[in-house]
Amino acid sequence: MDYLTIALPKGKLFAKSVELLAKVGYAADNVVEDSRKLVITNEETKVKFIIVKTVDLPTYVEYGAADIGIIGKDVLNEERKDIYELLDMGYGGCHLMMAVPESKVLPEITDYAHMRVATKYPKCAADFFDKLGMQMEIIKLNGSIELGPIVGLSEMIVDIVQTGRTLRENHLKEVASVFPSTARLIANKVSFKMQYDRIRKLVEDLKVVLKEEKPE
Ligand SMILES: Nc1ncnc2c1ncn2[C@@H]1O[C@H](COP(=O)(O)OP(=O)(O)OP(=O)(O)O)[C@@H](O)[C@H]1O
Ligand SMILES: O=P(O)(O)OC[C@H]1O[C@H](OP(=O)(O)OP(=O)(O)O)[C@H](O)[C@@H]1O
Repeated sequence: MDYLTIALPKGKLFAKSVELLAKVGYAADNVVEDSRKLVITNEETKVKFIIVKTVDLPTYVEYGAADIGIIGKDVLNEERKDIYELLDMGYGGCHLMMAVPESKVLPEITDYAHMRVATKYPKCAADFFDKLGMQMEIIKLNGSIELGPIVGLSEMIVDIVQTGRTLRENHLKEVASVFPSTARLIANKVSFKMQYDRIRKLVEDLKVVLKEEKPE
């Protein structure tokens, strides 16, 4: 049997992903997020795990360096790689939204036209404003996006919100939702064909486990 290489993202989706894969027979006991070891092989199950930076994960899968991976829909929407999206895993729920300082809320979204937007998601933000016919200046940042309006770098942000705590603590208010996001199982297109039975079974087993966790 060929090895199945699974890419796992460092960060918020890591722990739950490892837990679920273990439940469907892909135990990754020695897979730890901060390991210096970049490839962890399980000879028994013929699985290799690679642990990668969140935004790079779709690239590994697109090029077949990993056969499958787990990643947020937000990252898929921004990175736009040529991969298959196989399953909505349900966890890692959050949404991409537009927020402005509480003191600067305007009556209509289009009133913000021509302003500066700080974001880690420049393509998604550009699409969102294009659809509204708004021309904006998009400023790409890699983190702490909420700082943008506080220090006068931008008038607004397009960023992920989950509990809303970061927005509240920085006196920002959501004025529009861009899209919701959850973790997705993705596959390399060639790997999906070459390892069809194995990947299909993994998807079906994950569906069962996810359903047991969250009965309708
Ligand atoms: N506050 C949040 N709560 C729940 N899920 C989130 C939250 N923020 C982001 N996510 C989801 O989890 C994924 C991983 O988030 P994480 O913060 O670990 O990645 P990252 O932003 O690339 O990390 P880093 O801050 O190291 O660059 C995101 O792509 C998104 O789908
Ligand atoms: O609504 P909340 O529950 O407060 O979560 C939202 C925060 O989580 C993410 O940041 P992250 O922790 O990834 O840090 P970052 O700013 O470095 O991206 C996101 O960019 C928000 O800042």
